[in-house]
Amino acid sequence: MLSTAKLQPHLSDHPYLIGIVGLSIGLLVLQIVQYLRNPLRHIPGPWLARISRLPLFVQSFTGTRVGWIIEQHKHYGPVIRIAPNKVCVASSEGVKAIYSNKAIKSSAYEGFKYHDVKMCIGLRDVKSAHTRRKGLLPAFSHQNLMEMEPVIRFHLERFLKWLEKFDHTREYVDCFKWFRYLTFDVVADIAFGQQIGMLVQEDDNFIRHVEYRNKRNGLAGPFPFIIPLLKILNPETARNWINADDEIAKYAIRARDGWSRAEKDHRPRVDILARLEEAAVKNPKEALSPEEIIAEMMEILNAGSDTTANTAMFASYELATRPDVQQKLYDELLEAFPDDSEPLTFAKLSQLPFLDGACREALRIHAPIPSYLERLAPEGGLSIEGTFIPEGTIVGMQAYTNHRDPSVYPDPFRFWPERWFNPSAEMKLNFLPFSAGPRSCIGLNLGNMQLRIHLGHIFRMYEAVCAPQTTPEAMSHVEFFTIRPKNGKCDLYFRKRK
Ligand code: HEM
Repeated sequence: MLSTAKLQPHLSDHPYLIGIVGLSIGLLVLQIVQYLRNPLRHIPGPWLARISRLPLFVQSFTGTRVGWIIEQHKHYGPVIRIAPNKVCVASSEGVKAIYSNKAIKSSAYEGFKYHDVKMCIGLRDVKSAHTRRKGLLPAFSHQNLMEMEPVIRFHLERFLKWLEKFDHTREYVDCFKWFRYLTFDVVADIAFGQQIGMLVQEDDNFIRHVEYRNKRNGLAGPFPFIIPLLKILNPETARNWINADDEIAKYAIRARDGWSRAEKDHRPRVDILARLEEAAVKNPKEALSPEEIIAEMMEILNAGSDTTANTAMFASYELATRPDVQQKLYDELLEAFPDDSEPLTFAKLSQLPFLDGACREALRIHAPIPSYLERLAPEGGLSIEGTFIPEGTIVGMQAYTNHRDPSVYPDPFRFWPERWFNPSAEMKLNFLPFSAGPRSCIGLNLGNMQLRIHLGHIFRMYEAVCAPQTTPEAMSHVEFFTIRPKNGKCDLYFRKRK
């Protein structure tokens, strides 16, 4: 006869269950203790984000972080918590306080390296970044930039030939693709004097590696667990992300070998690599090492191309959707360059207020790096908008938010170049497309110069019209550190002016 006692379920028969329940209770208690002891508990934010990084992770992974952060500011105010250990600020007070010369970058920047050699952007502490920037900055001097103008013009001529061809065949131009071809060709030539010829071969292999790398750095920086997870869930993507550096480095290594040969032939060079190599010979103590030069070449290719391309694309899109604004730009260009055989020099283009305003409006409304740039609160902490942010807290701002503050930029969604004719101090302070402070963009002048040369030439010669499929929805942003249009394209028609 069966004993009934044996049929009674007993907890001691399920040690695993006891373990799981115990562990869950332990984790919950730990979470509650952490929550209560968190020095940031006085800073508001969505409850789940205050106890877990999950909401920020989901938003980052789906490219929707920027809009989500804006929504949280609307609910919780100018200083909010977007993760248990991360604070985001939406206030002009934050600009100088957060991006000061005391600010150290957070560990999210660890991934910006090639093998073990950090790129400038990945150097977290102020001192080593300062030394590296000192080595790099001479290559971006005004005189050097002026010598690069013919290089920019050379590739732009190729781009303009394509516009002419598309005009003849009445085809739309996908500006997302073609501006990238243009700026990658320009930046590769400027960076290391090499023609990668995307405008010739229409080859986006290289761009794909840059995209993999951007995604990896944007996501795996703040969420390092993502690569091991991808290796299990999507090994091909994991492989692409991991191999991207080596693929990009091939170009830089080849260029550096090429430089050594060119130097032997005494051929003149105006590119950044040549300047860095010359500095290494003149002043070996302060110069970058060969490995650092390779890492910087990779960084410049990456940081300088996508950003400039997207700004030129969004500027063209805004102008195409606003014929009255485009007409004003054309009138200005026509007055400055009445004879279409006259070269459109940067010296003259840089003096045109409407063109300048159009470039700034594109950078304001469509900042290519719009979101949370992480720093650590310095010794003694920060006090912003009456909220104390303790020392060591990860804190940052979104250019996107400040750029849409109606008290600084009235009618903030309007593409309105004239607003920059006489900008207020507040407008200048809150204009953050290149970030702010000692770690702001090193290529600012080069980016600005390219935008004015590209857009000046294109809009002097062509009238841009939107394709029906290029809707505001299709052009809304997705963000993985840099932005791109939601539909991954921007079809415009360019009609040659008579
Ligand atoms: C429209 C064009 C550009 C925009 C909007 C832009 C934007 C930015 C921003 C927002 C940062 C700060 C990133 C951070 O703190 O995480 C940055 C850094 C940087 N950018 Fe640019 N950039 C542009 C063009 C360029 C160009 C043309 C180059 C070089 C050829 C360049 C090279 C760099 C480098 C090396 C850094 C790192 C500086 C540091 O960490 O100290 N950028 N850029």
